[in-house]
Order: sequence, then C-alpha cells, then structure tokens
Amino acid sequence: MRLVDRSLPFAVAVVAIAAGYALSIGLDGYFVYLGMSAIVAGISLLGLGVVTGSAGMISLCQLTFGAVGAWVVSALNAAEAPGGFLVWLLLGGIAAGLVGVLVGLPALRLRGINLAVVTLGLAAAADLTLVQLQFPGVADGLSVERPDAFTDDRSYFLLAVVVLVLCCLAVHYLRRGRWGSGWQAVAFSERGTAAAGASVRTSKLTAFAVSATLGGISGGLLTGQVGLAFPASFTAIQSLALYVLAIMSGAHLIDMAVLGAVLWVGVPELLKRWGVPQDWGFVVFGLLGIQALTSGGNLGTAVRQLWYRRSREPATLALAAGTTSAEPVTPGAPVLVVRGLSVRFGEVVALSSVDIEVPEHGVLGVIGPNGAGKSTLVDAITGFLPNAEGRVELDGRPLTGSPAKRARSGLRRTFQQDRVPPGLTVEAYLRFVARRRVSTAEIAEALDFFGCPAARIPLSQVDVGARRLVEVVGHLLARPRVLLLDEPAAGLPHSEHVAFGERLRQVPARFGVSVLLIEHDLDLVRSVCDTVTVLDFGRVLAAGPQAGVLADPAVLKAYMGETELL
Ligand SMILES: Nc1ncnc2c1ncn2[C@@H]1O[C@H](COP(=O)(O)OP(=O)(O)OP(=O)(O)O)[C@@H](O)[C@H]1O
Repeated sequence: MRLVDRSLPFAVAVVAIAAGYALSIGLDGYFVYLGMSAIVAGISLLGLGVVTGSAGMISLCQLTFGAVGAWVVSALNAAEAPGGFLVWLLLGGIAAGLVGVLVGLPALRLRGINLAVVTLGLAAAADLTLVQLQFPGVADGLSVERPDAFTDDRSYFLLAVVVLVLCCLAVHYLRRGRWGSGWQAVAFSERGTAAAGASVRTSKLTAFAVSATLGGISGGLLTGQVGLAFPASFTAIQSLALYVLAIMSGAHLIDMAVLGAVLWVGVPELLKRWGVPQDWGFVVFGLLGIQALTSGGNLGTAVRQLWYRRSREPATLALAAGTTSAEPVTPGAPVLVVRGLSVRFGEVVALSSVDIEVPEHGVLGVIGPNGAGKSTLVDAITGFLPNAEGRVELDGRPLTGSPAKRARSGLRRTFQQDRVPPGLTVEAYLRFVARRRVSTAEIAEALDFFGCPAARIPLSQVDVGARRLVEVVGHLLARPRVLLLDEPAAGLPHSEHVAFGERLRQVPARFGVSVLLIEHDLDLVRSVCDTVTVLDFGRVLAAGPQAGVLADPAVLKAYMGETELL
C-alpha cells in the first residue's frame, strides 16, 4: 500500500507528460497556444491554492508575483545573462518568492478584509508602476529566447507541461510535509498551531513564499510564450479574478487548480465564439465566486465529500470500558509549579493569585463552576495570555515566552473548542503535533489505545468527539513533560467517559507525561485524579488529595445548583 502511495504521484506525472506530448503533436496550433495559456494560469492557481486554500489567507496580488518572474526573465534575456531560459525561469521564481515573503509580512498581523486591501493595493500599485516602466527589452523589441530544443510552439507547450508537472509534484510533497501541515493548521486555528509548538509566522511566510515562487515561474513561462511581456497580462483585476477562480474551484487540490486553469482560458474562449465580449468572463467568474463564498464550499471539496459520503461512514471512537487495566502510578515531586497567577479582563478578575502544582507522573484535576477561571488558567500557563501576572515553572525553570516556545519546552495543551484541522489526515496531524520522529507502529498503538480512527483517515471524516481525542494523542506523542487537557471528554457520550478515564489514568505510566485535567464530570475526576484544585470566582477554593477536596463543605456549597454529581 505504502509503495503504491509513494509511486502514484510519479506514475500520474509520467502519464501527464505523455498526454502533454500527445496533445503537443495532435492539437490544432491555436489550441496548443491556448493550452500554453492554461498551463501558465494553472501554475499561478497552484500557488494561490497554497496561500488561500491551504493556509487560508487572502492574496489578491498573485499576478504581481507573475510580473516579478516575467521582469526577471525579461531583464536576464535583455542582459544576455548566462544559463539560458530555464535558469532565468528559476531565478524569476526565486525573486518572486522573496517578494512573496515581503508581502507575507503584513499577513503576520492582518487577516481577512485588511489583508485583502493590502494585497489588492499592492497589485494596483504594481500595475501602475509596470505601465510606467514597461518590461526590460520591450522598447527595443528584444523577444525572450526560448530554450534551443523548444523554440516552436508545440515543443514549448511540452516544456510548459513538464514545468507544470514539476510544480504539481513540488506542491504535492510540500503539502504532505511539515510546511503543508503547518499551512492547514494555521488556516484552521492559529492557537492550535502555536499549541503544537509550531511557528504561525513560519507557516504564513512559507505559504506566501511558495505561492509567489509559483506565481513567478508562471510569469516567466508566459514571457517565453509571448516573447515580450506587457503590463496588460498582470493587472490587479486579473489577480482578483484568479483569486475568485481559486476559491471557487478549490485550487489547493491539484486537479482543481488544473480544472480552474481550463476554465480561465476556456470561458473567455467560449464567450468569444458566442460573440460575447471576453471581459464578460470576469463577470462569470465573479458570479461563480459569489456562489462559492456564500455556500462556504468549493467544487473540489464538494466532489470529494460526495465521494467520501458514498464510500464511507464518518469515523467515530471505538472506546470500550473494562478492556484496559489501570496501572498504579506514584506521583512524584511537582513538575509544573504555578505561583500567584492573576489575570484581569478589564474589570473582570478571571484569576486571582492562583497557585497550582502538577506532580510528576500524577494527574491533577482542576474543577469549578462555569466561569470559575479554568480555561483562563490553561491559557495563562501556556502563554496565550501574555499579560498574566505570576510565575510558571517547569522542572524548576521559569517558563516564559510565546505559546509555541512553551510547547517546545515540554508544556502542551488541548482546547475546549475543536482545533484539529480537517484538511489533514489523522496521521499527518499526529506527526505535525508530535514534532518528533514517530514510527507508524507507535502512532497506530497510541490511536488504538484511545480507540481513535485509523491513521490514514482524513480528519474531515472523523466526528468531533473522536477528533478531540486525536488531539490528545498528538500531544501525548510529543512526549511533553506536562499536558493540560481542557475538558477533553466534552464531545464524548457519557457512556464513554468511564473508558476514557481508564485510559487517562494510565497516561503518566504509559507516556511518561504528567497531566492537568479540567473536567466537569466529577465521576471522571474521581476515577482519574490524584489531587484536585477547585477554582471559584478565579480563586483557589480548595486543593489537595482528591477524596478530601471533593468532600469539603465549601466545595459542595460552590457546586450547589451547578451539578448534582458531587
Ligand atoms: N477574553 C475574555 N474577555 C473578557 N472576559 C473573559 C474572557 N475570557 C474569559 N473571561 C471571563 O473570565 C472568567 C473566567 O472564564 P473562563 O472561561 O476561564 O471560565 P471557565 O471556568 O473555563 O468556564 P467554563 O467551565 O464555562 O469553561 C469569566 O467570568 C469569563 O466571562
């Protein structure tokens, strides 16, 4: 199976190149030219798919990156630089990639409409500048020289097919690697990304860099196609239309980027044949884009979901109680120590001078009524609330800095809300969160222990309760010193709480991880926790061994009306 998985992309690549060759000799000359245009658009769309589809950011200046690539190729051609067209094409891509990193910098702070305005503004400014400057060599009529073996349109078309296939392979492997997982993670939740110890900044910048590099290659390829580059090929309005097409088709999926490219060239061509001005193509794309944005989906995912729904049931947990025996754990000295933790939200005091200790190889339960400050406590300890006052020590060393830094130091957390990116498979997500080499067998064993769906299943096909346990498994595979769990059983039916508790009880012995568990189900707390801290109105109401704390009259009083479980 693995061998098939590994060789499939190359087999598809060979078939695509063979098809390209057949088309290059079989197609009418006009369609060969249209085909070249579609390939140029396809490479650009692949790039947009990375930044918008995978990483979830708006980028409305993709053709500006194309213009950078075209500019570099034109300038190197005019300068008769050594290396020839293919080297220039690569350099154009690299130059555009660097510009992409610069454009990506605002994306570190801006989101949504603000990022749209910045990138569209950049595209408009580049548009005007290009009209003023024109491309190098154009005034002297210096046509860009194609490589010797690819001078006529048919052979240049074949070269373009090969470049497209190489770009598709690059995107395929990048998406399957750490960068790709980072893009998916950051698109779904920046907090979830940081909690996995990954840099949100790196994920965003690499997405922009890869997207722009592909844009640059596409612009360079266009220059070889047309000979002389003109600003009219790289306008802001075209960038906007390309973005809409990427959203509508779902260009993060390689086949859909190719389909989008066919539409990009095919729709205006059809309009022309019907005697309708080609600019109406933008209107068609606009309408399709509005449909995609309002429905919240795209062609690619719709087709895939249809396929999955037909072929598979959603994956759920298979968590049976009584199938595992709890191993005895002897908690040691405190590994996580929190002193005087205070957090204010304006007038609201969410935490007031809270002290907590998580014993090595122990499970500390943190309970309290709604609004007591439990999630705030986890946020503050893990660095998500930089204004929190107080001291956090892990293994006797002060723990400061960003959430990602704290995660890398050995403090992991899960969230009350779903932060597991649906675009990844279970395995890709686990490897991303684990941040270390984990064998396939280790992954399978950990998933099996928690009754989670198999590694190969896409997370989009996993129900929310199971996804939250996959999140727990990922962080356990990271082998942190301490794992903070914020209501991990919230998505599970109550019948599975007991089974989950049995597993959790074994976590310190099995994974060598100490646990802080926030939980409302007091049966679960009783069955799992050695010690318990009770929060009420942001203060510690009681703390100590479980039995004593849960029988404390003050605790009982705080819980009156909140739950009958005590
Ligand atoms: N971002 C915020 N801005 C303002 N107030 C906040 C914010 N986050 C939390 N609070 C307030 O801080 C207090 C503690 O909230 P927190 O979510 O930590 O409680 P909790 O014990 O986790 O509750 P629950 O059990 O419902 O999850 C509440 O009064 C809440 O309204």
